Amino acid sequence: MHKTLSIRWSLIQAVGVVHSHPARRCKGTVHWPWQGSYSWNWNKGLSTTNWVKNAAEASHSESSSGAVSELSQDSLLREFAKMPVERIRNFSIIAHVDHGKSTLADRLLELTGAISKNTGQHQVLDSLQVERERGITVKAQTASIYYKYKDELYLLNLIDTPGHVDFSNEVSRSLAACDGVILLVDACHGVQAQTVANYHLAKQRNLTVVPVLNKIDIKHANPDKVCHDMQLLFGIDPDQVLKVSAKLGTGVTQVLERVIEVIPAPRVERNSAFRALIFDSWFDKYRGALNLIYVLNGKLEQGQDIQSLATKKAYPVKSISVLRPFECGVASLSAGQVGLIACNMRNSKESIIGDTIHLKNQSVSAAGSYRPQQPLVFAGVFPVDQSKHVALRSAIEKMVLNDSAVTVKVDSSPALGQGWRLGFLGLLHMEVFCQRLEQEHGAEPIITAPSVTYRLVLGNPKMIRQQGTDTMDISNAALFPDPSSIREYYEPLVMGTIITPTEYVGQIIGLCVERRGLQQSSVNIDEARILMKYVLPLSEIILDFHDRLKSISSGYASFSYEDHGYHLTQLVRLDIHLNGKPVDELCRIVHSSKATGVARQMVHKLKDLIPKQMVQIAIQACVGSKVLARETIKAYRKDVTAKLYGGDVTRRMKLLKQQAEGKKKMRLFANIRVPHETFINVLKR
Ligand SMILES: Nc1nc2c(ncn2[C@@H]2O[C@H](COP(=O)(O)OP(=O)(O)OP(=O)(O)O)[C@@H](O)[C@H]2O)c(=O)[nH]1
Repeated sequence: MHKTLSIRWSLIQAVGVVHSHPARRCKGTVHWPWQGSYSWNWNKGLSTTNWVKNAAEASHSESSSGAVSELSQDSLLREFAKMPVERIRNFSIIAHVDHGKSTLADRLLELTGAISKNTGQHQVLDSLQVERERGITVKAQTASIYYKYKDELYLLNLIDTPGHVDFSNEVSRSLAACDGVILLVDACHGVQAQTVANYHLAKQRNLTVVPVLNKIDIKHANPDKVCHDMQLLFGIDPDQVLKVSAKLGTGVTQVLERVIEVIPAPRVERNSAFRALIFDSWFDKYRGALNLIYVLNGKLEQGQDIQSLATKKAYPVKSISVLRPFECGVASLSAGQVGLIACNMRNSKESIIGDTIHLKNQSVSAAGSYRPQQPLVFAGVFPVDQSKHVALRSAIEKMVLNDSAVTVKVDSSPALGQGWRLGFLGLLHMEVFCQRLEQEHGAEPIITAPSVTYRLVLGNPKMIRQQGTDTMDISNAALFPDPSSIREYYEPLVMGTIITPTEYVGQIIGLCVERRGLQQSSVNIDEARILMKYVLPLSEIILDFHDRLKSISSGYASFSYEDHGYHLTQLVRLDIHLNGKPVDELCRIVHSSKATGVARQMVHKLKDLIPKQMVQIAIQACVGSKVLARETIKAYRKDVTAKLYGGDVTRRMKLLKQQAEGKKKMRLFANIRVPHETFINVLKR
């Protein structure tokens, strides 16, 4: 059977029906090696006939106490329809990067029979190509699973979240649809910076926390010490901490049972008008925007008309499905349940994460208790050539639908043409977004150097009148006004949390000081580790702070940060001049104390990037009229005496003199040809 299934799988991949997101995999008839097959009908939604038949074949050989593999998909779907609220649990797994969230999610899916143990596939919920290549989760993924506990069948909606600080928007978005969290901590590395940040995020939302220690199978794991740290930092009773090995599956059953015991059932109402929160969405080229919703009130049935509270637009519900973790059609969704709806939303901008949907012509209040995070890092995104502009715009729109933390504004540059200025939560977020643009939409954008948004207080009455306000937010250095019209400069700050073994403290303090950081506090977690809080300028950490921190601490220190407002600073605009002419695309806003260092770096880089030409090129980095750094690219020296065979030396000298005079003229009038790639490469990090 396995052979047949793997052939089917290869065939699906070969014909390109399968897309990278599991929930998009539903055009035509799709066969899942481990779950069976289902067929898609645009009007009727998912037919479950084949699904049921093949799911029975794929049932698991291994049955555990609460596994529901003995139940057919048909009866599970019937159970779904009549599942009372008291037997639903909605929860997320939150943790620091690499503490094992996706591995634990795999075990939970296997244990509950949602996937087979023998798929050979790891981190099933990390389905994006970028996630598999980088080995990190970047998108929160949902799976509805069933578990039998004390003879009652429970529906558990599990959300696997990313651990990296740049994707914390995914965590807060997911928590809006949850009543509790599994707080997973690596038993070797202990509590890390993102564990602290995520714990507080869950507490702010009053969610029940199920503390779990993972990787207890590793030899040098120290569960007692980590439990002690959790008690010190979060006040968690060590006796309440479950100890598991997600890799081996040890203790995973207890996790599921604890979730059922302590996480409350959703506080929702079934006997009122339908109301749901959109908490994720993505684009399917056949069905348009698909919305993942959490139903707070009432019931939604296929064929009903829904309306968006934000846009007031109405749509017919074409299909409803649950993610198990792959799409499985259902007839309705009731309060407390999480499901996916397709409703002919053709324009990706109409699907807004955090929006409330309700039945057409009914009035309800907003369900949304989720606000997207403000972007911190900005970069220009341009098509390689302008003929690709429309395709890139459509790709960006679709990607933004799937990643609501990204902001988009139209931008243009004389060197790179028409493009956009996108806002991201961090550099990794930016890299992943651009990689996804390439991998999922075939776009090849040019990304300019990332920068942050500075705030200027203007002192020039004419400018204030033009602006209508005396403050101006600026992230594009080319738009930096004349310094004489600026009264005050402000830059964004972050509150950074660093957890490190004590032996690296000296070097880390050195790094923070170099980055203009100010220490706020320092707490010993235990005799070997310390937690430090630093206020740091955002512009100093976006590029390589994290890498430097990891390298000086041999990978042991962890860092997370949150927005900490703006503070008064001193900024300058650093201009690059080529033979005396300023080049707008290359200018940057820098702190005045860093201007000389950045100036030297830039001219040095440009010297390597600009090809030699017939004239000498002077590269200068200036602040106003003051030159901070200079490099010269020597001109080609054409051998004008090559044609001379011997002869008088004065003739040779005459030719060289003529050449020198010609060059002088060229230098004066020279319009240096800077290749397009030079701009791209110098702007790129
Ligand atoms: N020895 C051991 N390794 C584990 C265990 N759980 C996870 N791992 C390993 O830890 C690494 C990270 O696991 P993931 O599940 O990807 O971690 P994650 O928290 O989902 O990572 P992000 O989503 O990127 O934050 C993988 O190499 C896993 O095989 C465990 O219980 N024991």
